Amino acid sequence: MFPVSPNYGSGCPCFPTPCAQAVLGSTSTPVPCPALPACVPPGVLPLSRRPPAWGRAARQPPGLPLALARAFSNNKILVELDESSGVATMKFKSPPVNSLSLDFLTEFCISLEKLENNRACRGVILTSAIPKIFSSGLDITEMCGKSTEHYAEFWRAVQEMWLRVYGCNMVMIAAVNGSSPAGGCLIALSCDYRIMVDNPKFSIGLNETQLGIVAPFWFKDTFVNVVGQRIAERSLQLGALHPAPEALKLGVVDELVPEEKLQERAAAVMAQWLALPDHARQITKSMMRKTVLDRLISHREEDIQHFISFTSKESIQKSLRMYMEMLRKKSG
Ligand SMILES: CCC/C=C/C(=O)SCCNC(=O)CCNC(=O)[C@H](O)C(C)(C)COP(=O)([O-])OP(=O)([O-])OC[C@H]1O[C@@H](n2cnc3c(N)ncnc32)[C@H](O)[C@@H]1OP(=O)([O-])[O-]
Repeated sequence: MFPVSPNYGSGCPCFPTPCAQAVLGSTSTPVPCPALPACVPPGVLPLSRRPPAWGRAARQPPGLPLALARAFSNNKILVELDESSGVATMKFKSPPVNSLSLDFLTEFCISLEKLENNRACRGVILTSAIPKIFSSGLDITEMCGKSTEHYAEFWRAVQEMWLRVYGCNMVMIAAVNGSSPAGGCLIALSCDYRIMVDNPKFSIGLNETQLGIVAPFWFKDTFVNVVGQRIAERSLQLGALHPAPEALKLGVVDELVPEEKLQERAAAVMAQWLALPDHARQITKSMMRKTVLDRLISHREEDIQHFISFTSKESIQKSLRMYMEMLRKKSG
């Protein structure tokens, strides 16, 4: 039996049976461990490069009060991290409707990356600080009358947002406190669990066809993984926006709660999920999502080119302009 790396211990995902990388070869060259990729079964992709988090949340630096909450906010997203529970809340606050502009998406990815790199954070609740709106989806003005370079940059940011949320190692819970069409719905679908306010005026769905555009394959894949093929097919073709009670019935969201109970319920669900050992949950999550993530990762540039040529078409530009006009007229 070869000796194991000096780094090997109960913090390694493969503990107590050392994986190949944890075992020192006959050359005694030190082998890096813990190394999550080495410990993950073949064919399962680690969700992020961050080492496993179980047993490391709630680690308090000496001398700091318990339940220390850290907040950082750039512009469009307010982030609060409660280090005692290991749970962060990301609150969208980009009036009027939390549309996913290039700036919003960039800030979103930076904020999530910061949390991923923070060893005190194990779970994130996504919610909105804007009354009645979770997110109105992609900012349509980013797709109208812009250069091909701009479309490429914007679409890369949309892809990045999805790859980060869908592939996130941390527990992600969407606390949907308002309407959530298209890209807003995608954010919620990419989380591990969705709780929505019990209000039939709030709706959620992938309504792209109503704008004369098509939800990309990875929006579709994410939807299918949540609700199944038949419901996704019908809902996508019709561009349906499901009022909250219908969204619950179809499985688009996991539960409905009164508005005033939303944050409390999200915290309780998060505590349930965080009670599991992170490494087992993370590897399971990766196993469930890897195929869908890989499909975009391996076709990313093609997908950008497709978006550019589709969006640049005059017929699509016309549809988007008409839709924006309709929204403007409606808002008076
Ligand atoms: C291949 C691509 C895949 C695409 C994915 C997508 O996500 S596509 C996106 C699919 N998304 C949708 O189809 C959602 C479209 N939006 C809505 O259905 C509603 O706005 C609402 C239900 C979100 C909020 O209703 P409410 O009565 O509370 O608010 P309101 O309606 O009065 O709007 C206030 C202001 O915001 C403006 N604005 C709104 N949305 C967007 C946007 N996405 N972008 C930019 N601007 C937007 C609106 O024009 C108005 O501006 P004005 O005139 O004041 O200068």
